[in-house]
Amino acid sequence: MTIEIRPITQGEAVEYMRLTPWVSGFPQEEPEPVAWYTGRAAYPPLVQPTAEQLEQYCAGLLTDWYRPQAAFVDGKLAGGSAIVSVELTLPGGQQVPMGGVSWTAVLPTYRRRGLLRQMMGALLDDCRERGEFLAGLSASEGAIYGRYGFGPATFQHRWEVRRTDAAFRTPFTDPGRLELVDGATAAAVWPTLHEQIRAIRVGEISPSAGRWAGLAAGGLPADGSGPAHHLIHRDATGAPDGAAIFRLPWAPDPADAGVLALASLEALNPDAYRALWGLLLDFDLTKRVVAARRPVDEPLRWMLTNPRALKLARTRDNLWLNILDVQRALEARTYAATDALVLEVDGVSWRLDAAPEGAACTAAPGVPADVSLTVQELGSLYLGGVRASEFRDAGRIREHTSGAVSRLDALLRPDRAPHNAMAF
Ligand SMILES: CC(=O)SCCNC(=O)CCNC(=O)[C@H](O)C(C)(C)COP(=O)(O)OP(=O)(O)OC[C@H]1O[C@@H](n2cnc3c(N)ncnc32)[C@H](O)[C@@H]1OP(=O)(O)O
Repeated sequence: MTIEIRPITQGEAVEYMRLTPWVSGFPQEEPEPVAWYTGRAAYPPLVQPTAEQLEQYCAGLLTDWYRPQAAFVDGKLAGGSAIVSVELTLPGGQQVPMGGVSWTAVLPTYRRRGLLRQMMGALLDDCRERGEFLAGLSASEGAIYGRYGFGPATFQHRWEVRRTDAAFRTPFTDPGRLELVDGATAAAVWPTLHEQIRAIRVGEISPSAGRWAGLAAGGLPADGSGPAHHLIHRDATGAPDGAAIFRLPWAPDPADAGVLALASLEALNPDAYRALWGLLLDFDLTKRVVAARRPVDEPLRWMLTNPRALKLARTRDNLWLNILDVQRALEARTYAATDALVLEVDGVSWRLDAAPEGAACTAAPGVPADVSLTVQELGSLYLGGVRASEFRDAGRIREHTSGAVSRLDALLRPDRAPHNAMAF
């Protein structure tokens, strides 16, 4: 068996696309929000793309944004993956390039022969050659990607709230206004709103190419979830400062009727956030709101008279991070305190001089480490979404200097949990 790993040519694009989850089908452990209530798996392909659609899609496939690698076994295309070029927002606000591993699949008849391992080597080499010191992915299964150095760094909640349980603690007078708009208007608002959000939200990711195109097009999804409804909030000057997308899915079972399924909600300030939820939680003819891919520290819970009304249905890891260059990564973010620690990462010692203004990280060979860890734990810690003390107590981080793990936590402590609503 001869295995060759290389980028595809334009002439191989259709064959490559056929093995990606988009075309080959992808049993999904976390279906789209509306699918929980309509009972169908709302992940593409709901219907197989036609040959013409595939050709159209492949025409624009090979770009600087989408960097595929494929595995050929004895000349036959048997596996594929890609790096998408995105940016990640770090503590301190810097938006740095990140290689996003995506669209990975190996044909079922070629699995467990090391094709992913070899493709991953090529993908991560590509990131290093381009100077990307971070790679990220969202994992189809939790046991696969740790071996390559990826650790879960952001998390999401799925929750629901019954309309009758949702009362706000305090009355609210909106200084701005809400507007239901069509898809074209929403498509004009979301890109700017998302740019404003990702400038201030640690963990947020730049949008994929064409991310907003579908909003203007509208159309009915084949899963019975009904049309998207677009809600915009404008501040007192009329500038958009929040938006939500929701659906009112049809349900065959009366027990599932009356659901408002939230697809997205972003707000730049507490007024917009309160106004959007105020309308969505008290929407006539609905019984409950279900929301997926929400931040793990959703402020809404604390705005309700009964914080238990917001029922957590699921926590899910979202972005997995791989630190490809420890020195550059540790210098690229800012820290919540001023301190110096020696971290041994995969056997290499680094002295980190960290402060709210920034940091210096220098090689410290032979210097006794305060804390030892691997790049996998560092990936999880990097944005502040997991505490070092959790890893210490799980036996995954070793503390050589008493109190060093608490000091590391004090450095990495985030204002808000890192969160990315954008996927790639
Ligand atoms: C980032 C994303 O794109 S997520 C989407 C991932 N895609 C899918 O899940 C689609 C369905 N699955 C597949 O196509 C394949 O099984 C893949 C891509 C997950 C793995 O491809 P393979 O070529 O079979 O993996 P490969 O043989 O290189 O295995 C590499 C290692 O991962 C392990 N591994 C592979 N798949 C799994 C799995 N599902 N669960 C646990 N371990 C796994 C292997 O045992 C091997 O371990 P080792 O290095 O200790 O020997």
